[in-house]
Amino acid sequence: TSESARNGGRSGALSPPPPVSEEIQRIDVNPPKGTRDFPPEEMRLRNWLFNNFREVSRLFGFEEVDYPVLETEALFIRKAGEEIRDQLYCFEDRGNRRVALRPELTPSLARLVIQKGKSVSLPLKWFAVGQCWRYERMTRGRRREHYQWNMDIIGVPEVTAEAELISSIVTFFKRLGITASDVGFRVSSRKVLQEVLRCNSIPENLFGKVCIIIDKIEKIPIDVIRGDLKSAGVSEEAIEQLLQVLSIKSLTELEEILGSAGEAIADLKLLFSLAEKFGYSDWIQFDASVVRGLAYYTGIVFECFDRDGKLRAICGGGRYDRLLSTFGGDDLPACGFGFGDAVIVELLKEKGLLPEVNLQVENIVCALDQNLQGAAAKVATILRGKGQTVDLVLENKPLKWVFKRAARINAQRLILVGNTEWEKGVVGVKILSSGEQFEIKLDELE
Ligand SMILES: OCc1cccc(Br)n1
Repeated sequence: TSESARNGGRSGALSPPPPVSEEIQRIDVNPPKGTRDFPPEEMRLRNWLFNNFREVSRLFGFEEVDYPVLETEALFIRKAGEEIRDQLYCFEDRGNRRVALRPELTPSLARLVIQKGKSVSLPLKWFAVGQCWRYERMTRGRRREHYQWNMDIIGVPEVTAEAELISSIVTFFKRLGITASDVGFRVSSRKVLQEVLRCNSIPENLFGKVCIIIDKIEKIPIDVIRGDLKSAGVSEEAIEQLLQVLSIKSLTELEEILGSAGEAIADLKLLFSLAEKFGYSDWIQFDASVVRGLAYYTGIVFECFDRDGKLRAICGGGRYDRLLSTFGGDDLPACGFGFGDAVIVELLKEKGLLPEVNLQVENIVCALDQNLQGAAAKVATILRGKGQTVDLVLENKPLKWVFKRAARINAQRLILVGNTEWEKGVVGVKILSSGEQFEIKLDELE
């Protein structure tokens, strides 16, 4: 009865009316704050950029590696007051483990090198392109994720390793049309600071913290820097010597102050002479104020900047010979760099160097009758088997629609499967750029 139908077929006691379909709340279709989607056009640009990262890494004989984006939090807990620590994207998982989304790739590399131990022969030349995370208060509206290209050389104590890494970045820039007039590398060595601290008998364990404070020298007032250094336990005299050393802009002047016996001078002189041999002298300059914001650097440090001064650092890196022992491993000489995927795109836009990365399909295949859909699938499969890209029209669409789609996907050829032709064992071909059209036998398709 209508009543029983209303009650879901149950007659007798009145059951409550069926619930009114609850209003389905539309979800927020935007990605989480600070993160990006990569729809096709953006993904083509990203793939173009990453393919250049990978091609340069291949040219330099580096092997690709990767690690989990999720790591134990302990891997990134350093006591030097780094920004990367303050913004760690960390949480407790369902197993009550403290974990973190990696803010950088180098600690994961160190972990894997220790794990591999003696089973890998040195030097290691590894590269990775991986997404890195930070949890920053969105008040600054900055991104919370970016992709970083890293190249690292493990097991080479000489500065030839740093010179090689800088050469790989220069090679990358040249591939994109960026020149030494667009960007430059500021190069220094943390051994300069180390020698000043040693001369003033400042304990070694303050080194990382002092570097992190000094790295902020361009961003916060000098008196705050002095105050932070003093609170960290650096004497007034040492502070003044540090600040004086940081203003040095030439190796000659540095040698006058530090003397020619120290490792800092030797490393930097060798790096600049190697730069000559690699052919990138125009790209680099000594600048004692370069410190970098990661506590674990121990030697040469460098960062790449845009000469117009409009952008943040494009990439940066350096030597980190003590990182493995902070994880309980045996120290190995190591150096590397990180190259983010965002600033470089801003630079390419500034320089009008963004490439046109359009979708390109060689063929669009279409059945002229619904009963030929199988035949069209066969044609598409034959072409794909020959390495041809094919967009197969999957529905019964008017030719006008097919031509519109062919234009949108930049198809080079339209392959039409019609009854008369199919019975003759041929298909129709239209070259879309010229309008030329002809028939071709199936087995001659290529
Ligand atoms: O370069 C610092 C950094 C680390 C992780 C994510 C983002 Br966005 N930026």
